[in-house]
Amino acid sequence: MIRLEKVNKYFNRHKANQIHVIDNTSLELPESGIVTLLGASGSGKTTLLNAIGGLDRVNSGSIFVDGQRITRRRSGRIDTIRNANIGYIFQNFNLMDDQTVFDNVAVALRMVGIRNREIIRKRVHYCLEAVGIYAQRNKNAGALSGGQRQRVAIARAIVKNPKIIIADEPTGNLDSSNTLEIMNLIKKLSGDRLVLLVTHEENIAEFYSDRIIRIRDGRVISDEENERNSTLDYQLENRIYLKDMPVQNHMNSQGISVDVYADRPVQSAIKLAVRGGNLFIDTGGQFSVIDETSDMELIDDHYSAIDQSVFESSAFDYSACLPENFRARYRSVYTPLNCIGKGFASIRKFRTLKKLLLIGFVIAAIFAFYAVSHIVGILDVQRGDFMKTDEHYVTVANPGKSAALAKKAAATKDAAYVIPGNSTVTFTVPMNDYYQTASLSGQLQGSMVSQEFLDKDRLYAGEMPEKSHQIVVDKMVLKSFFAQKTGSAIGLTKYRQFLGRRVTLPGLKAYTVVGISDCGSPSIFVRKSQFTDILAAAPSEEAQENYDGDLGTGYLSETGTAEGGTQVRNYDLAKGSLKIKSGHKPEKNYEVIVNSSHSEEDKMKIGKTITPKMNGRKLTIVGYYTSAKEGEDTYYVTKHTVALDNIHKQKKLSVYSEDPETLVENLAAKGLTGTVNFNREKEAYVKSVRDALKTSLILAGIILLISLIEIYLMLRSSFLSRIREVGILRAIGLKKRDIYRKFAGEIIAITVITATVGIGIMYYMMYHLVSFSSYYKSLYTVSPLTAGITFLLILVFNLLAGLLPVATVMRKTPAQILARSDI
Ligand SMILES: Nc1ncnc2c1ncn2[C@@H]1O[C@H](COP(=O)(O)OP(=O)(O)OP(=O)(O)O)[C@@H](O)[C@H]1O
Repeated sequence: MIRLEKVNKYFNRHKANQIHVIDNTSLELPESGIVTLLGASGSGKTTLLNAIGGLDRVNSGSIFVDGQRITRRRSGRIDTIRNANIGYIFQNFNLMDDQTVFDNVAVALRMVGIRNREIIRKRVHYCLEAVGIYAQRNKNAGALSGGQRQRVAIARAIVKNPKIIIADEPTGNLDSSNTLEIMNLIKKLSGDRLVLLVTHEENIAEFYSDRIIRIRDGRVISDEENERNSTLDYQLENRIYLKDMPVQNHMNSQGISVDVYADRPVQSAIKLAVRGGNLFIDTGGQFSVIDETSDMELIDDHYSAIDQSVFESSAFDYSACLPENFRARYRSVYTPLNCIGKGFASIRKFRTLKKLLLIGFVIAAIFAFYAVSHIVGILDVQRGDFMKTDEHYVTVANPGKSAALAKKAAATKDAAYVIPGNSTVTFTVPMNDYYQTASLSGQLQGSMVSQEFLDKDRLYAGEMPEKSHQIVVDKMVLKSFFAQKTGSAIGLTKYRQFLGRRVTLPGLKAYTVVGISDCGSPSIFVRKSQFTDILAAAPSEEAQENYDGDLGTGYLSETGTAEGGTQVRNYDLAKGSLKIKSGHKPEKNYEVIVNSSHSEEDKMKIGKTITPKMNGRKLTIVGYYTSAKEGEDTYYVTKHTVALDNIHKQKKLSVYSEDPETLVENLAAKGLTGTVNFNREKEAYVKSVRDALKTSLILAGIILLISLIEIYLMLRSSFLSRIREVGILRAIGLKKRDIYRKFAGEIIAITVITATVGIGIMYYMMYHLVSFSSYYKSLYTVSPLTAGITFLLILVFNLLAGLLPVATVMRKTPAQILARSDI
């Protein structure tokens, strides 16, 4: 059954404290009976037993169990062989203290592939009954006495009907009466299988063993069949044999009879009193009462040695409840799926303190989600975060504000048209829908684009503009409008609500939004012919900064009132309400007509030049008008004059092109430097957030690291306290992969519970934060995706952090793990 060939094992090999703990040992052990390894403490019995049982490795030699070699093999293979053949009984029981007696035994059946609950129940019950512990089956193993626990351990060893039982000092931690009962049980088992026993109690060995192998300093010094003693001289400390006591006395007084037995004379004055039928005893010192609950027993007889009849009673019926043709083969106790279910179950059993520790995981998840949403938020640059102008624009510097340069740029290949400035225009959105909101207005800011470049396919809602003063606004523009929240006063919060809405510019007829586009740029599509008037009425912010002329001229504030000076406007806009009184309408550049009320002034005669300047040039009066509007004092010039002045107000030009990159090349060929707006704006944005990004990334990274370290430390410390459990499971045959699955299941369960709560809390808070401000929105991404990323991150880390300590322990043999946890 078991064969050893020249087995050697050392501890601390090649070191000063080397121990040759198995010294060239060869043995052949039979199929049945008790074979006892006997030797002094430290002689190497346990080590030899562990080597035979596959719990420890040897340095050389071979060990065969049931014909299969268990040395120099992968641990998984060794586990398979020992699971199928060997049941273990340990000196310190090695039970799972927090599991029931039943579960402690049932696990051994599950490991050899029995899944049928009914069979498991029957078989476990049978074994528990056989070892006399059935009544305690639902108690936790930790709640039992030593003798009871060893019975459970024996039941666990025998329940799978192994061919070999290995018992390492099974009675070492038991009192004498339990020792006998357990040994009798073991003796019973050895009838049809091999029991390999380690003990240092010579009398026990000689009474029960069929063969005794004596060991000294790792070497077999004798190996003999045992002529079994027919009796065991084993005094039981808890029994007092009255007839063997040297002093015996009998007294009878007042109807009370007292028998005194003593193994030596004592000085003791005992008083007995009887009152009202009750007996009172004063011993004047120590005494022990013997009743049905005490361990001590008084036996009214002589001591006689125990004889062999104690274990000649019935043997186990191993076939009871075993499935027919059953062959023990290792099966995983944990499948990838049920390990998670078991993980949840084991969390439920956590003590309150340990459950409280889970709050730490929740907090870690909160921080982790914050960090991830921040990192994703910063790294994920959205077009809306940085785009200020339509993506087709190329900016060309025009420091000289030269109209010739504008012309040159417009004439470049691939250029569609040129507008001065950065193309940004701001319309006013009146909110006079209600009486109460009549004084309110919002601002619609976007990049002005010619309608001829509006692609019908990009129309999100409404229709293509057909008439003058109809415009199409892009969703991105409306999004910014909504972010200002001004529209909410009149419930203007949805894209489509803009259809049909009027927007205004000072001094110009109102525009109607007829369509909403979705072209990924913050564009406002207007007729190209209206560019000049729009730019004059609503110059981009830069115009105000760059204009070095008289701001009063041609510039109108948002409210439409002239800011100092006199308004200069395009004659075409007003010609319907004007009448030329004398002279002629403006026809050439810088020609101007003024109200006829000025006709008498010397400085305002026809042919005189006047300020304000347009495009840096004084204007020449060519006529007088009368106006339908009373008191009107606007100066009217040609549209082209206004256009020139528009150029004069800006140090840059926006050139529209369907292929901006190529346009830049073409401009370069003409000696003009252009930059693609999209690229420039993106770069500027990325640069502006880069500094914030660095600190944020470091901060987020630190937060993430701290939370992950916390998780690691918690998992590690909780694992350290469970090394013993791992040692036990490995020792009774659970394979490494099952240990991993067991812990992975718990870690997944912990992660699911804590990360869901933590991420949920933070998701809720941050969701409200980002919907509160678009600034936070660009910094944090709160989405199911980031939640998912965070969860996966935590899960992966938890698994790594949690399984790392498992892996370090798993490199050791079961015997090494047990030795470590015993310390
Ligand atoms: N993991 C170990 N590392 C180093 N030395 C060890 C280790 N385990 C056991 N030893 C030493 O090896 C020798 C044999 O130990 P072992 O436990 O096999 O003896 P034993 O005969 O079973 O003793 P006992 O009856 O006290 O249990 C002892 O000197 C012990 O100190």
